[in-house]
Amino acid sequence: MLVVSLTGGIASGKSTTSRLFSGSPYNIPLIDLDVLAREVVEPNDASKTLKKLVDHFGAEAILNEDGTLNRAALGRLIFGKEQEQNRKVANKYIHSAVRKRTAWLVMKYWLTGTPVVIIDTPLAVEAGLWKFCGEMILVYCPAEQQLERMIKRDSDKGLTREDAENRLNSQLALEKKISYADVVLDNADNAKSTLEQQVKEVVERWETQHNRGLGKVRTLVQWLIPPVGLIMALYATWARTSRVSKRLREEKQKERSQ
Ligand SMILES: CC(C)(COP(=O)(O)OP(=O)(O)OC[C@H]1O[C@@H](n2cnc3c(N)ncnc32)[C@H](O)[C@@H]1O)[C@@H](O)C(=O)NCCC(=O)NCCS
Ligand SMILES: Nc1ncnc2c1ncn2[C@@H]1O[C@H](COP(=O)(O)OP(=O)(O)OP(=O)(O)O)[C@@H](O)[C@H]1O
Repeated sequence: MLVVSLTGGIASGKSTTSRLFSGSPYNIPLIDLDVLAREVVEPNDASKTLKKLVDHFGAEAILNEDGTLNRAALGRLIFGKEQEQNRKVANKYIHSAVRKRTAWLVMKYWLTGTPVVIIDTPLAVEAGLWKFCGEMILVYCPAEQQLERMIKRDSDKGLTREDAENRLNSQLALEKKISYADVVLDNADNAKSTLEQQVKEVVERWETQHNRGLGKVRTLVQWLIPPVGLIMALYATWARTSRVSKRLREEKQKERSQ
């Protein structure tokens, strides 16, 4: 099974892109980590993540009157350069619960013989998920466009330009994520067809590489003989990490020589 992480930055177009992959005609299964991050903070969730957050930040600071998480309040506490410590705490509790849920879902798709699954996550690089997937796709647009699109989308929910800048500054800049990616989808163009065409090309390549001829045999062997699948996954992880480290080293050298 090919596990793809689809990443980008806030409002760079991840959801728009993942809808293209998961909708007709491709219908590729999708695991959306923003959605899982919402599920794990529900009051009755077995992971008890909300309780851990309340123990740290205080009920008055982050809960609504009905005991649910006040997302805007937690957002104000964790987004922004000065809020790094708070963000680390929230990430620690929420990400560990999200990681477990993701692993179960990947396992479920693997058991049912799914050829490709996409994990939509804003923080694949920051949280290290890039190492454990077979391929990473980055949805890119310039930072100013991220800000504009975020404000246009969320200003009616009370998001100010300052809030938007704080959210943007809580993530690694998209330029810095390019070296980690196998594919960069350019989402600067406002025409939907430009993104659609790029998605089509990626899916066609997957079809050729993983669903035909030798690729199909490899996929079947990995599925039918789990130890072989595990060895191949470990090798792929090693190969990706080496490839990315090499790119990062080359970039550093280039920066130094400039
Ligand atoms: C702080 C919270 C409650 C704010 O909720 P809100 O509904 O306003 O935003 P939402 O969850 O829809 O997130 C919108 C976007 O913010 C960005 N974002 C969210 N959390 C983080 C974070 N910890 N660091 C950097 N960017 C983040 C992402 O690009 C995300 O797509 C929420 O974002 C949250 O629980 N964040 C911590 C968990 C997390 O890291 N989620 C990301 C996927 S695991
Ligand atoms: N190519 C595009 N042209 C114009 N608007 C776009 C384009 N791509 C995305 N948008 C709009 O920009 C906004 C952000 O896109 P989207 O929600 O897909 O981003 P995201 O990366 O999933 O954001 P978040 O990290 O906040 O979940 C949406 O309102 C979307 O409709």
